[in-house]
Amino acid sequence: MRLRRGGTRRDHDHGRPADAHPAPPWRPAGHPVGHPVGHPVGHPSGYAVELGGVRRQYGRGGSAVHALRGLDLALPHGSFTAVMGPSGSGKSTFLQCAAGLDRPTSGSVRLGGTEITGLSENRLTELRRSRLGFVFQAFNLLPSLTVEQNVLLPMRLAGQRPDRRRAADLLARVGLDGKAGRRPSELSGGQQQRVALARALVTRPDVVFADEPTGALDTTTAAEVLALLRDAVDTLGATVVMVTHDPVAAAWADRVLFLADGSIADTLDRSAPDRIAARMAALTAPAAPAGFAGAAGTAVAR
Ligand SMILES: Nc1ncnc2c1ncn2[C@@H]1O[C@H](COP(=O)(O)OP(=O)(O)OP(=O)(O)O)[C@@H](O)[C@H]1O
Repeated sequence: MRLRRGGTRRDHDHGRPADAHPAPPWRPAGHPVGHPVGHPVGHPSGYAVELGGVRRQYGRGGSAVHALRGLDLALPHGSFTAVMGPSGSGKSTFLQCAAGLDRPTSGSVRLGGTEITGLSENRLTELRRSRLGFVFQAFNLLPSLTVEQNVLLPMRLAGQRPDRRRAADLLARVGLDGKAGRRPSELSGGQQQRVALARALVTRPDVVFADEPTGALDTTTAAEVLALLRDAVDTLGATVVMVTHDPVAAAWADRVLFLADGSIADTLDRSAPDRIAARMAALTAPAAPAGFAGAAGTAVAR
């Protein structure tokens, strides 16, 4: 794929009509190229996610696996970050440590300014329910609940009063007006993932963590879900961290972090899928070019 500088995206870039979805961020509508990464929207200052020297080791001694080798990064409120890397590079471990689902062996994780590494399990659970949103590849909706009940579930779990109007607003935003009373089984995969997205946003979380959110979707449906994630960042000020294997998905993000062997090997800002794919290929190649991995020991998006 080639981009025309300052021009419009070509219709066939994603094999779909040009007007079918908003433009992905490597040629953002209304944003000049080089727009500051993760420029905060509706947030005074600070970072949504901060990792300092995060290490995660499995096992001990000679057989120890160093899944994360001292990650330093800071992601601003209102930013969309994709995390890529070869199999075993530490993406899942990163997501789990950053989302308080796993505890680092050492280092610091701050979410919305709160240091979470020392929190009790109960406090962590509370924080995850009230201040984080999750979107998974398998949608993970509760089949016995209606669409509206699924969307409101995080509010109930967090002990908040279920806000039906907020649920209705979010369902309309993700294009599911009129589907509030349906069961997940009555919806397509793409529609179920839209419900999951509305559910992830309902508590106005500090961060939405998405783990391969389009892995189970066809290309067109995946683009629709990614456009909605993008829109949540741009218009609601949401902060999204998304693990993906797909360069096309990663191209919707403001920044791509590439993990290799538990470290940040590289970063790319607002890039087209072919450029992202080329970086991935270089990471998985037997011998990366000299100097390639030295680009980003610390990823701080300011
Ligand atoms: N519970 C565990 N016990 C031991 N080693 C583990 C455990 N979980 C992960 N690892 C190891 O840690 C490293 C990073 O794993 P991780 O699952 O984070 O990678 P990944 O990039 O998400 O991989 P994939 O793309 O295949 O899902 C790998 O070497 C993996 O084998």
